[in-house]
Amino acid sequence: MKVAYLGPVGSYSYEAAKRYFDKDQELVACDTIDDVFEAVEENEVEFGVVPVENSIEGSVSTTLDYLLKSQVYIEKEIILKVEHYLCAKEEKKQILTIASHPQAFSQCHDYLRKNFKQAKLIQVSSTSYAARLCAEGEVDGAICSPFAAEQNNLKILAGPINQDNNYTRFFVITKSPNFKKGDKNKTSIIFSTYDKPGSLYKILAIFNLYDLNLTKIESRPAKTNLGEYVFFVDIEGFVDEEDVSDALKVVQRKSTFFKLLGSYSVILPDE
Ligand SMILES: O=C(O)C(=O)C[C@]1(C(=O)O)C=C[C@@H](O)C=C1
Repeated sequence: MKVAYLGPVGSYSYEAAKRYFDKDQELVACDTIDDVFEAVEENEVEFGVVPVENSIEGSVSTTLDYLLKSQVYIEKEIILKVEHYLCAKEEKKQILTIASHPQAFSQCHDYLRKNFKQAKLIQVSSTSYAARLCAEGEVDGAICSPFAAEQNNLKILAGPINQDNNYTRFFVITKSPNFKKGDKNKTSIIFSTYDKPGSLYKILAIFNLYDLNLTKIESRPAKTNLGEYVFFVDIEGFVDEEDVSDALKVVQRKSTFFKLLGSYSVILPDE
C-alpha cells in the first residue's frame, strides 16, 4: 500500500505518516499538498497525509480547499506536537537568509522578530525541503525539526523557537474510506446555507438540539461570489451514533450545500 505525504523525508507530515502507518506501507514524498491530493484522487496511492490546522497559525487553506473540491474522505486525524529549531551547516555562520514553510515562520514569529529582524525569510514548500536547501548552501539557515536537521547533517543553533503550545492536526485522506471508530471520534462536514437572516443560527441550533459539541467552525469563501461562504464544521462523535446521524440528516435538509468529509478517530500527541 502506498501513502503520499508532503516531503521530503523529515517533514512533520512525514512524522505524522510514520505515527499511523507501519513499515509495510511505502511512503511516497510529494512536493506540495496539491500533489498529495492529486496522487490520492488519481489512485496513484491509497492514502495521503496532509496538514490541516495548527494551534498557533490556524488552518492550512490549501487543504481545506481540496477537501471542498475533491472526492476524498478523512480516515484518521493525527495530532503532533511541533517543535521547530533553527539549523545551519556550521555553528558560527552568519545567518542572513532563512528558509522554511510559511506556517513554520508564523509559528516562530516572535523569536524571528526578536533575533533575526534583518534576515531574509525564504518561503519553501516544507520544513524538510528548507533543511535540504540549507545543506546545499542555498540559504544560511533553516527552520525544521531535529530529525530533518540530522537527515541533512545540519547543526542545531537554537530551539525550540516556536511559540508555546504548538500542535498541528494532520488528516489521513483516502478515496475509499473505512470509517472506523476509536476512543476519541470526530465527524467533519462542509455546508452552506441561505443568505437570509438567522440561517446560520438555525443550523447551529440543530447541533444544540442534539447536544453535540462542535470542536471547530470555520468559514471559507465558496469561490462563487464575493460574500458567499462554506462552513467547515468538526463535531465530537461518530456518524453511527444516533444523535450525530439524526442531526446531520436535518442539517443536510436545511443546507444549500452539504458534504460529509468523514468520521474518524484521533491519534493524540506523545507528550
Ligand atoms: O513543512 C512541513 O514539515 C509540513 O509538514 C507542513 C507544516 C504545515 O503546513 O503546517 C506541518 C506542520 C507544521 O505546522 C509546519 C508545516
